[in-house]
Amino acid sequence: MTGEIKAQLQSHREVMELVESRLAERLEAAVELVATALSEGNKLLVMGNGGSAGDAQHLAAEIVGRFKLERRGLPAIALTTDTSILTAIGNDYGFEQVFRRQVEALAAPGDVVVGISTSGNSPNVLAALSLAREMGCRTVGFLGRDGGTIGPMVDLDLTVPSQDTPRIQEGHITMIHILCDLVERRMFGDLATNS
Ligand SMILES: O=C(CO)[C@@H](O)[C@H](O)[C@H](O)[C@H](O)COP(=O)(O)O
Ligand SMILES: [Zn+2]
Repeated sequence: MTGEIKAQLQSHREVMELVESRLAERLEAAVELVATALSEGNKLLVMGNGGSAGDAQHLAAEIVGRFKLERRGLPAIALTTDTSILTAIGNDYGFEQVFRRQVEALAAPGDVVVGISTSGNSPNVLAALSLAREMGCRTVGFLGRDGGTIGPMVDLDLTVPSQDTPRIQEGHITMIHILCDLVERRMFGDLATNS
């Protein structure tokens, strides 16, 4: 079993290498996009299913609370947390609408709407991002595999090139932590524009 554990850690390292070589510049673009939007008074809406729902909440918590710096709270909402809203929309309109309806209710032009999907194909995430675009929001996808149906329709995709859902999720949470760190330092700390 130790061999299997070592093999999984090795595959984690390989995915991290791919994140570094293929996604560092895109992640920098995401930092600029999010920092600019928040600086201009817009907010972040974040969603995903299963483990990615946890990642959505994690991202919103770092933004509303803090990452490492003492600073004012910034606006971010995870669309995965209110069981009354989720069950009402799911029950009355279908599970595909659970995020779209919240985007309709909460998003404003200029907001950044973030969808997290390891397959890139979750219909409820796709429907919400689609409406967000129509409403004049910026859209970001933390995706996996080949980016799926969501990849081509978001403004910025961060697609972890792996077929393995947990490894993709590990790529996502690593990028989410780097994003939170750099957005915070870009807005309140030691990172000037374009540094
Ligand atoms: O965390 C895991 C697997 O590691 C699961 O809960 C996983 O997130 C769920 O199967 C999701 O429904 C997958 O959806 P998606 O990432 O393809 O959009
Ligand atoms: Zn998982």
